[in-house]
Amino acid sequence: MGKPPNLYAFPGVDELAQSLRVFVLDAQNSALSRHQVFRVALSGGSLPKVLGKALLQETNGGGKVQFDKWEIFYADERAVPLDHEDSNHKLVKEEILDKIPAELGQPKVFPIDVKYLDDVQEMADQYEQTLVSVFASRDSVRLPMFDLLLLGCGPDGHTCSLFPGSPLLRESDAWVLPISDSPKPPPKRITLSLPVATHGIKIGFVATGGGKKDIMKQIFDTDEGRQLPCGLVNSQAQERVSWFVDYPAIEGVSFPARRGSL
Ligand SMILES: O=C1O[C@H](COP(=O)(O)O)[C@@H](O)[C@H](O)[C@H]1O
Repeated sequence: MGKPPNLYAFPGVDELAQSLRVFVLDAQNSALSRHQVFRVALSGGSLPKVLGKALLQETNGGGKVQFDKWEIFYADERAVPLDHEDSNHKLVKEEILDKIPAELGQPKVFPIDVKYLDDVQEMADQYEQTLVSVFASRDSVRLPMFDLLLLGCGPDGHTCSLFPGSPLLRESDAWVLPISDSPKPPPKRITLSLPVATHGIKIGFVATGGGKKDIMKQIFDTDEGRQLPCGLVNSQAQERVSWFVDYPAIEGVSFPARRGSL
């Protein structure tokens, strides 16, 4: 048995962002020393705003964000135009990409191909081909290994666009999956599969606010919660997973959290 996931708790989002920056920069620096590029998969939802706060305030410390060496992929994306208000890419663009100072350079970003908005299977296949071209051929690589995945946790325990009880959770072959009936709008999406989401070198979750405390308690303190998508990432990736939460999100959670900075 491996070690359990790390749960780091902070009084508020400002303190959380400082430690999240240290965590991301640590992952960036090890990736750059391994292969001169930092490959990261990002979620949408509440994550991009907190991540922007972490990365764009240099006073947070932890070293330099080498954005020009980053390759950004999406852990999940909604099948909408890239400037649509439901687009995860739009959020990342507004909260991070558009705010990067020119001297730090720009990441290479891999958004969905909007040619396939009406065909999510084709969109997922195309996004998988993008991963194949970056991470080498599927014949030689069983699964793409991101240097870091930064994930959110929905109030129902979903992560990426993997929802509780979905048959997609049993997928063992495809890297990227289509969804046409997401319980949370918009219905049409693509998502990394669970094997890909749990295969990263490091996986960071960010969950903030009292609206997350019931699901956090389930995920960390109950057997049923361990079967939810976020719980499955915890049990499959174990100590490679680190959660960054604020105090309101873990009110009542018994699982031991480390409080304060990393
Ligand atoms: O629909 C989605 O929701 C999850 C969780 O969002 P949050 O706002 O509760 O943090 C998000 O991680 C995912 O990327 C998004 O498509």
